[in-house]
Amino acid sequence: MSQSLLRLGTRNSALAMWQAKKVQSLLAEKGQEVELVPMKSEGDIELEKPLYELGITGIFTKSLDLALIQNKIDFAVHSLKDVPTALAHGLKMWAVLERADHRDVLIHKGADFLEDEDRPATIATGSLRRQAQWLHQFPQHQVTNLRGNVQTRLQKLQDEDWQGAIFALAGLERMELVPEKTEFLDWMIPAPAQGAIAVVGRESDTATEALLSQINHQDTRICVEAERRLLRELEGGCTAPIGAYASLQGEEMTLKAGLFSLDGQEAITAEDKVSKEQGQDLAIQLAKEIKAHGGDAILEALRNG
Ligand SMILES: NCc1[nH]cc(CCC(=O)O)c1CC(=O)O
Repeated sequence: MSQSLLRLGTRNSALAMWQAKKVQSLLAEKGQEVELVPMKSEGDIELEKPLYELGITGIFTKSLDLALIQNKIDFAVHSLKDVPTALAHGLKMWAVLERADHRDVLIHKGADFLEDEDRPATIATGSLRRQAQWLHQFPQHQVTNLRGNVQTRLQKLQDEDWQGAIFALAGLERMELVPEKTEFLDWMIPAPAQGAIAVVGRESDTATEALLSQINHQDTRICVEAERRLLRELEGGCTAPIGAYASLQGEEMTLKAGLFSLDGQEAITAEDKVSKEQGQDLAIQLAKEIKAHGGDAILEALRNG
């Protein structure tokens, strides 16, 4: 069922290229040849301000969405957590790869400061979700903004007088850059779909869709779709301080979610289990609970900046 050479669009960052090559090699195993089409994304351009201050969503996917719509590529590969919950018209999620480690980690220069309640510290992250959860756990700390690709962020941590910075473990593992001084933040609720790679194509191209469905990992897909549904129900863009994580225990799904105020003072979390077929319903239910327990006020405050 293979087709002539297919064009895979990807951002040209090292992490994006790794992910694109992963998809390329999975398709090679199925006998399908793929050519990489790397593109600069607007999200990789050096910006003075943190992304959330710009109020732009979908910045990482826009160039590739356009390339798909203009038929310059056959499909695009993304970190699913960077993909807006509503895809551009005419585009469709064709496959989700098996998820890597979903956790956030703190890269530090010595973790003693975490033991000492009164010790001030500065932790770097460009993510509102990480900022809010960190401040909730460590109200005595400061959080400072940090952007850029994995390599840039690790270098900045070395150069600056900060005690640590927060990363997605999946990205560090893919770059083979997991430092020795890594603290696994099992208590932090990850971004919806963190650790998952997605393939997006044109809705009309059902032949290529059928081909790509061979590399879909259905259990991952069920989980990330519940997480993304929850995000959508809370009307949070990809930069909102919202975490969601679904996992399967046999036929059962556990979904955990949280919405946080930016200063970390408020943390509204919810968790429940259902059969895995009911993940979407659970996402809707937990979003309702979060809104009713103070989430509506937090979302309102976020909208008003
Ligand atoms: N926001 C950028 C981004 N997008 C995807 C990853 C890593 C892979 C993943 O989380 O799925 C990262 C780096 C990070 O958050 O530290």
